[in-house]
Amino acid sequence: MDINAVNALSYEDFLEIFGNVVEKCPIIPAAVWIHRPFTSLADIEAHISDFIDSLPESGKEGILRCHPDLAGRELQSGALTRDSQEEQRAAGFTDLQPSEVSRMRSLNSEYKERFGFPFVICARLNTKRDIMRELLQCLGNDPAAERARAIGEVKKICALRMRNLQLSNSPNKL
Ligand SMILES: NC(=O)N[C@H]1NC(=O)NC1=O
Repeated sequence: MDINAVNALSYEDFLEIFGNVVEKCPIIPAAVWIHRPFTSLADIEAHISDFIDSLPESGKEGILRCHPDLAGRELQSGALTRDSQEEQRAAGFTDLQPSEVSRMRSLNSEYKERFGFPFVICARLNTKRDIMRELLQCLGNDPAAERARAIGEVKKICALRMRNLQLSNSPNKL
């Protein structure tokens, strides 16, 4: 489906397709809808990025809080969004040893206690080893720098989800 087809979508269909490009934040594609007609998918992505950047710090933290923990309880109970489930599987989190699960749980809790939002990283671009190393390292970051790093990861996740929409053959996807 090309950009003309995207521009021809109803608002409801647009949201059905783009609603989770930022995890559990359909308000973001809903907000960029006003910028139609889009010139390309990269144009949509740029509007999403600008919208995120325009938010106050509390809004950016809100976006981060919509992300599930990596290797958390939702992964175990099968309660993740399909996107997140596939991303966490790609990084190797569906295949952890019990000791790795407890290590991730304890690092995630320590991180959340320190920053007030979950540790976010683009799982598709990292292995579980990279992620554990990065999580540990980020615990030492300054809160503002850490929020900025995490928002950068949200944008990477969004970019890959948008690319996935383009390639998917499923009937309600691009
Ligand atoms: N916490 C966190 O990073 N979650 C995520 N990362 C990713 O690539 N998909 C997610 O749901």
